[in-house]
Amino acid sequence: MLGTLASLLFSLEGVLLVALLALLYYYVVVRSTRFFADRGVPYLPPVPLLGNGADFITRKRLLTDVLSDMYHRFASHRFFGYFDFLSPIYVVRDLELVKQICIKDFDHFVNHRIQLDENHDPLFGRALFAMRDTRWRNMRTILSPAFTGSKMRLMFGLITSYCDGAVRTIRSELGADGTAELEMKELFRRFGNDIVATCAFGIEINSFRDRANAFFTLGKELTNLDGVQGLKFLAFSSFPRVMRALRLRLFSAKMTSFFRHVVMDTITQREQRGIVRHDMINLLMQARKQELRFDENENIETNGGGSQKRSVDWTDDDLTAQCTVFFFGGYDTVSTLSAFMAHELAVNPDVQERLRDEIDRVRSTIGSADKLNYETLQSMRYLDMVANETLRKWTPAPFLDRTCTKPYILEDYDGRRVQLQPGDGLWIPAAAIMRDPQLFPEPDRFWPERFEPESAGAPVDSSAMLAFGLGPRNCIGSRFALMETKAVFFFLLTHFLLEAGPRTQHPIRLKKSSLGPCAEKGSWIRFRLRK
Ligand code: HEM
Repeated sequence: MLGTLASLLFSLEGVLLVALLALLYYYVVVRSTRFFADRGVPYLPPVPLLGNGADFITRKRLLTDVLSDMYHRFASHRFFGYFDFLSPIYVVRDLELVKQICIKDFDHFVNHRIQLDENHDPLFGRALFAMRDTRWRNMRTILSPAFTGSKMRLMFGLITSYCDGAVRTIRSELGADGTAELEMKELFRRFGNDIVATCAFGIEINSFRDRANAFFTLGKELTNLDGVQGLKFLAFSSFPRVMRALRLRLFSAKMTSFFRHVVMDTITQREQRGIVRHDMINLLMQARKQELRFDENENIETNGGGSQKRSVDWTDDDLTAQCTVFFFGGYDTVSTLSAFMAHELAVNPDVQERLRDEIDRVRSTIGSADKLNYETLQSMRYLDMVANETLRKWTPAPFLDRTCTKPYILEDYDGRRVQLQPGDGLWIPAAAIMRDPQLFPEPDRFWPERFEPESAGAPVDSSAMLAFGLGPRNCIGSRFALMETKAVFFFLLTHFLLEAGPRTQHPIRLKKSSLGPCAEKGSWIRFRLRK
């Protein structure tokens, strides 16, 4: 064996092979790691092939910790270099520069980094998040009216009826002492699944009773950014061309076909029977017929020309993709927000007490929880502060990403300039920014009152709240996410006290394999029926 290897190495082919591998290593690995050195951008030497995220990939550290350390280490710079595997990324840490990129100079940074083949990965490739340039502008303009306050108001009834159901489910779990310790992520996943099914797909499901329903199992698969699926998602952002050339799919054909059938069957039934239901499918059906408009006083959020008629030539996959966006965009993010909010309320009884007082006050004016409407929920200041503080401390999306679409110059504090070229990638370390003590005093404290006017803990700049992103490419579903989360907590705190129980891990330790925050041992909270 050794003899064969030695004779191969010393043959002409062997020498050529070694030279080729050495060249390949030099061009692919060594040369790429010179990227920032050649441009005078501060960076840390990456681990060959794995880049600066090696500790995350090998499950040693959280990605947010890796980014946060670099964020603080390069505090004297507006931006620094990061290798995402072999791809160089400019990480923008200065808030003024973040605003410039996301808002003022948005035209240079219209797209996210991910690139999917629309035909090969129709669910996510055609969804708003992955769309690029003009196609994105047109789709965002068409979809934005579906996410305004007035449309949320129409969907609100669908949500509250599910909140009622969730309360009944928790009640049924209570033991003789009137308590039950439940895992929050699982609870809010099931609840979120049913809300998405009803609001986006027009389907009534009870995932607490029918625990293995296809919506729940496939939805979980679709949004799972843990383990292999999380790495696959990163790989689609980092090596889009390689993934396309290998014809790899982000989501399975089975999943695509399931969601496509659900949407198409619902549309056919509604058209045949003239059914109108205030949900996303209805809004998309209106959008396809160009009947969807912004209401008076509701401003358009994109750079596109909003109110004029556009020709909407949607395929079945375009429609399905926009519905699945609820799953992809909203399902894991909302359940993460809710799970961490429940935890913070359980371990901060004073905050819970103040929030319950607000809820009880509102309830006594409206009569009972089921009379709650969207306007009343919107008027609840403390509920809003608690949700915001949870988003700040435990942001479900730890960084934002952009691709440079037109040449652009980044300038550091010392006047040093770097020329960005189309295709260059950028990250905005949202989690690190929202825990920066210079921007948020006492960042590790859960302190909803910081959002009160004149508070000592007030954010130095309101645009540092990056949980829903910034600028025209921000989260289109933020109103929906907040409405859903606030409504469910209104109902939960009406009926239960949230307490730390024997299985509650505090302080929370996070799972190192997850891209977003996820409690290592689950988020266990004890529910106690209120007297
Ligand atoms: C707590 C819940 C949520 C959080 C924290 C969240 C966060 C985000 C963030 C950070 C972005 C990227 C923004 C940027 O790059 O500037 C985003 C984009 C997006 N989100 Fe959300 N999201 C949430 C809920 C939802 C929901 C419920 C939906 C669907 C109804 C949704 C749909 C989307 C879509 C479609 C985009 C892409 C927008 C575009 O590219 O134009 N999200 N979200």
